[in-house]
Amino acid sequence: MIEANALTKRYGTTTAVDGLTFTARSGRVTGFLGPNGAGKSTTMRLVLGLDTPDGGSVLVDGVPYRQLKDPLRTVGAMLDATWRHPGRSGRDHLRWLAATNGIPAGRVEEVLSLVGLTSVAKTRVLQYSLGMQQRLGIAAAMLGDPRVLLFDEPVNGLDPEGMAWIRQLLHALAAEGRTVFVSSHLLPEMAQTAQDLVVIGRGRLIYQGTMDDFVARTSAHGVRVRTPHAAELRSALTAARAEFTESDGAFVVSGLDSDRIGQLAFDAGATLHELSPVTGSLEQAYLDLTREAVEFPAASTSEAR
Ligand SMILES: Nc1ncnc2c1ncn2[C@@H]1O[C@H](COP(=O)(O)OP(=O)(O)OP(=O)(O)O)[C@@H](O)[C@H]1O
Repeated sequence: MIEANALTKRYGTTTAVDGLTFTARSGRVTGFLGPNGAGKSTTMRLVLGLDTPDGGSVLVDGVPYRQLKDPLRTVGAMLDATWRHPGRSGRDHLRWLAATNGIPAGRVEEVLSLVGLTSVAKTRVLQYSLGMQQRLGIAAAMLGDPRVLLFDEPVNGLDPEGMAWIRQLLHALAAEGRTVFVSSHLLPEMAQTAQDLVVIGRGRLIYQGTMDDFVARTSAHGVRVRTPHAAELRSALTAARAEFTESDGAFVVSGLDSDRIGQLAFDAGATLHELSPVTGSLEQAYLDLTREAVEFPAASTSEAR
């Protein structure tokens, strides 16, 4: 479990993380979302003791990172997949990490196999594709068999197979009871990966809860209905005090479920050609919520960044 409590970090006049309180639970994949500059990387560095907070605290399985007796066995992280010594082979890189952290060399072979790099373990990292580098980063994070894992943008630059592999791995790690905390800008991917969400803007918490509840907040919810008997359906919906909009010959009804709408239409003699739930997307819910919190709105993006 990761527990941040009123966590605050300032750089000069910028408050990168501003009184942030959230929990990432064990046994769950928690997505960490926010616009550019929202403070995600800073938060991850604070969790890992790579930066010192100006206020508040963050605990990993109940203990501040710097007080962990055996940090690599408690928390593993992949913050930047491309920093590794490019002249070393993947295996040598992991052996060096294991040796400097008191982890038996045999564990290196286990994590190489876990991430599917055994056959290229002797190849120099310089020759690894981005996807192989991401796998090596995950292998390094898994060396100490930690209960808590942090991944900053693990699917960046990966092809669909690579993304699917990471998604399945993160699910499997959470199913083993681990805490998996992961940031990504790719919302459709996040929608398939995370069960819980922490959303921040300008360093502050704007949402914490389940993915399902977050997506349910979006205005784009309802039931889409098409009928050749629009007048009958319109009066039935109005009589039932349903809220609805009409466009392109279809109704989108909110506040009533499909069963109830089907029954109303039947009773009113309106034949239905379509009755389908319209579910919101993570992208829509996210855009609705973060519109206010975007540090640099799209119109000024090019000069600002
Ligand atoms: N070492 C630093 N010195 C000064 N300012 C910093 C430093 N690190 C981060 N910041 C500032 O803190 C704010 C939060 O940055 P951070 O990198 O944590 O955001 P982020 O959500 O990870 O952004 P992105 O999605 O673009 O990676 C930004 O305004 C950034 O410019």
